[in-house]
Amino acid sequence: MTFTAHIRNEADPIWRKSFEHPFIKGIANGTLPLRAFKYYVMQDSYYLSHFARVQSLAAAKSHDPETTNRLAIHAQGSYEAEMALHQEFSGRLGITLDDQRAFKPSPTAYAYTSHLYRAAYTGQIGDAIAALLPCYWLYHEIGELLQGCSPAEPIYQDWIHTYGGDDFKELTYEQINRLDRIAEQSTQTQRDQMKEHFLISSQYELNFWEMAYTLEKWNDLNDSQNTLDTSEKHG
Ligand SMILES: Cc1ncc(C[n+]2csc(CCO)c2C)c(N)n1
Repeated sequence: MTFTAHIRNEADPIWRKSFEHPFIKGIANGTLPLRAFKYYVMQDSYYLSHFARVQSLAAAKSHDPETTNRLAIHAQGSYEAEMALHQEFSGRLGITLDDQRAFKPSPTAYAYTSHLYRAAYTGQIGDAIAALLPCYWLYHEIGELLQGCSPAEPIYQDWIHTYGGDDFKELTYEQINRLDRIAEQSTQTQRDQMKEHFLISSQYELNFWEMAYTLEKWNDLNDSQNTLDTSEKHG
């Protein structure tokens, strides 16, 4: 079994929870409230801007010029393709400049991007690719899974088409093959470390749907919702 087949297997229970998450089900059948999708698009734009920077870090960590070049092209693609899509979605969803000015990354978006930086900064190129890979691979699988769906909401249809196509499949398999070549030249300890990064990213992908579905907020102790009601009798 290849290294990536092994880590994909290990992550399977977490990935299944993503496939079955109400956010994904809601995109597939068109019932996802637009408020949750708008929240997702704003947090995902933040995520993508950092994703491109981590891809660039991975490019810099390679000792092979061809790999550096390819990863730099991937970073450019994240900026040009994914961010352009988000800008278009922002217009269609009525995301205003004021919305953008008031934007704060959610706990999950902040934690996920921090995990990517940590893997890339503290590790070698394989650590960075292992952390980045679930982003490609999970979205590719979701794109394929949702291919036959035609939600009444056009923006959900367009989202599905972005990840279901062959272009995206090629990028995904390029990274899968890259990680397998790296794993062949790695020690068991390094492979265990890469698996750990992959599993943590898989968990954060699941948390990202949940974050958007629940419109996650930072806990604010001054927020009355989070303040203990001292008049309440216990026991
Ligand atoms: C949370 C989150 N995870 C993954 C993706 C998908 N994605 C982002 S960058 C990239 C690489 C190629 O452009 C892919 C597949 C996303 N949008 N948001």
